[in-house]
Amino acid sequence: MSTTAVIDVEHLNLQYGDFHAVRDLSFQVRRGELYALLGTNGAGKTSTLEIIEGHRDATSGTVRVFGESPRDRRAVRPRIGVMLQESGFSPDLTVRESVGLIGTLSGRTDVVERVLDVVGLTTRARTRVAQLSGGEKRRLDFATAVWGTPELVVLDEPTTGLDITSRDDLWASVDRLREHGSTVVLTTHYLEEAQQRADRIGLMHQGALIREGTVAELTATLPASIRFALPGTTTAGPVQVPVAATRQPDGRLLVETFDLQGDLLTLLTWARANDIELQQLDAGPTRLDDVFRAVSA
Ligand SMILES: Nc1ncnc2c1ncn2[C@@H]1O[C@H](COP(=O)(O)OP(=O)(O)OP(=O)(O)O)[C@@H](O)[C@H]1O
Repeated sequence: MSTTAVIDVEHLNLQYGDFHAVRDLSFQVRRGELYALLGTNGAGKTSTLEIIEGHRDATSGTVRVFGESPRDRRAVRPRIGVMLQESGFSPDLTVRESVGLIGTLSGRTDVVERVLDVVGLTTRARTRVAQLSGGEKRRLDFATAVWGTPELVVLDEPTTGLDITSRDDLWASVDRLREHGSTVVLTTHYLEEAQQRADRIGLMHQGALIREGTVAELTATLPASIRFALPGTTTAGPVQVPVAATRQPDGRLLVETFDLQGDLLTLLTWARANDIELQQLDAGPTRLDDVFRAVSA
């Protein structure tokens, strides 16, 4: 991956009247990267993407896409495939006609049959948009990002409303776009999808970017946890275990640690030596969900 910035956002502000929706936002997306912009409802993710896509003007600050202003549509637009939260295809067009229209508008070349196949709508090609299910409409929206394998793909909540198989299919198609060198920027509320796939994550809250980094960098800021129950100790009282633990409302004990492996070894060694069974044991690193909750609390 080269370090060239495909997207460069500097001190971006967006106001809707008196309401400050995006506040002094700066981030870069490098060529070939998958960057996930995550955040609470109303954090300003879609507004930010709309400015990057050239659909909305910033109140202040600078946004460059491929080094150009996204408002320079002739220079930038053919190089971007955008999957909006709702594309608003005409309900009277068939799926095939809609995909053809995407092709005409995109300025890129591709083949309708190929794109129908990639988004899994070949058997629905003659169906009118009005008759598609919610998930099928979402797959048609995805065709806008797939057509012509754009250099930059912007996906706004791409998997919302998709069943698990369709989600897997969509991610497989995203993987193929990336194999062809596409840079991907997305928003999602499915944090595990970002955790599995994002090279870097920007976490927004109330218009501002409050954390940024790889999953490992973000989760390193919070302790990992070990949870277990000891036989016969479900009531309150001092707990005799070799690592600091607090009792949870469900009666289990919680160890929060920045040394997961060491503390787990200490605990298991102690349990073995004292012939104690650690019941309902689970241990794991901090998840993105925990970072997200800590940030939005
Ligand atoms: N056209 C508009 N006019 C006025 N306020 C708007 C407009 N569009 C968005 N907002 C407000 O700006 C804030 C940011 O909205 P935005 O859609 O960017 O958030 P988001 O992070 O994408 O949220 P979600 O995760 O809920 O989709 C919200 O409080 C929203 O109500």
